[in-house]
Amino acid sequence: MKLEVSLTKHLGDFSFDTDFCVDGERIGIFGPSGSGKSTLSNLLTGFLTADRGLIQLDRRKLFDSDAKINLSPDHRRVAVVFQHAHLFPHLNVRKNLLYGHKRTPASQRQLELADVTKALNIDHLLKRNVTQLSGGEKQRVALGRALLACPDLLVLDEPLSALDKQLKEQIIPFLRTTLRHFAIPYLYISHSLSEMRLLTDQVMQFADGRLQQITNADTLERERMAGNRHGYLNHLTLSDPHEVDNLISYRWGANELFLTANERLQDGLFGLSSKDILLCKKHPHAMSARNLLTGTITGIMPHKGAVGVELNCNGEILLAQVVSQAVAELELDIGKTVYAAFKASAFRRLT
Ligand SMILES: Nc1ncnc2c1ncn2[C@@H]1O[C@H](COP(=O)(O)OP(=O)(O)OP(=O)(O)O)[C@@H](O)[C@H]1O
Repeated sequence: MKLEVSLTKHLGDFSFDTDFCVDGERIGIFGPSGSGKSTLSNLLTGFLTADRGLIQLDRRKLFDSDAKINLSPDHRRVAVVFQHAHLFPHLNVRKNLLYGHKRTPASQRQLELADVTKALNIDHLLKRNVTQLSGGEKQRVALGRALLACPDLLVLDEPLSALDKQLKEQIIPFLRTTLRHFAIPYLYISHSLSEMRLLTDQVMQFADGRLQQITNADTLERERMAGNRHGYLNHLTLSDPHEVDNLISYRWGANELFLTANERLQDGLFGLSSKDILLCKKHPHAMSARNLLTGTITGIMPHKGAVGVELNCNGEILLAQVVSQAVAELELDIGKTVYAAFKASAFRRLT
């Protein structure tokens, strides 16, 4: 998807003034409260009309003030999922799901009801009244309804922020696989970098109604490592699990890692905090931590009191975090070899 935006909009004291062109399928919109994220979403969907400018989605002009083009929301083929599901309370789940689908010309309907209900695990809810759904179920129905409209662009405007942590952790893997599966390009608006890291490839960062930079969520999270009490979460794709002495052995590239056995035996993406990694200058011959990797230092990044130390462990990248005194005491430097130790219990399954 190629999205070209050049817009000006004044709303009271706030002015939104942005010019960008992005190419990609999974794009994040990030920025503090009041920076203009929802304004952008509303301008794209057509709920709000810009004072002047242009919105072009692939070859279609959705808005062009010079050419006097301003497609109505119904004709833009941009679907949106909000923080609250906004389902039609008088319709059951099935009718809610099919609402946009029925209004989409048959030639543009690439998805069928069964594909979507299966992917989102909501087929058992079809006859239910939407008032009898949990928060997570409502959001999945809202997403299903948006997907079934087969939009050219899906805008997800903080779709998980009303859900509790446990529900978010259940829904994120669903979202990841479903959105990939249906290959519908999307803009994902959120305050959460951890959601962004799992759901986007590039991120547009906004402040005061202006685009600051186009970057990615991983870079932003590294920059915020020192201020985050959980540190930076390394994402490790682990495979080939099997039980070894009450632990589970996983393959991480060319490395073998051990995780506590309360995990299910399944490949997946796991999180390991930079704060849970202990760096040693010499081989610690006896220790309780079950994981010890040799790493070559590839980066040293001071961030307000904390120092990120990037290691290459047999081709896999790991970011550890130490206090600045440790850099001098351990003589950490680019190219040096260190040992990284971490517990089998330090991992959290992400997908
Ligand atoms: N109709 C309006 N009239 C005047 N000001 C408005 C109007 N709508 C939005 N604003 C202002 O525009 C600014 C941007 O709002 P917007 O909702 O786009 O921010 P946001 O980045 O989505 O914030 P949040 O993360 O809190 O949802 C805010 O300062 C808001 O108060």
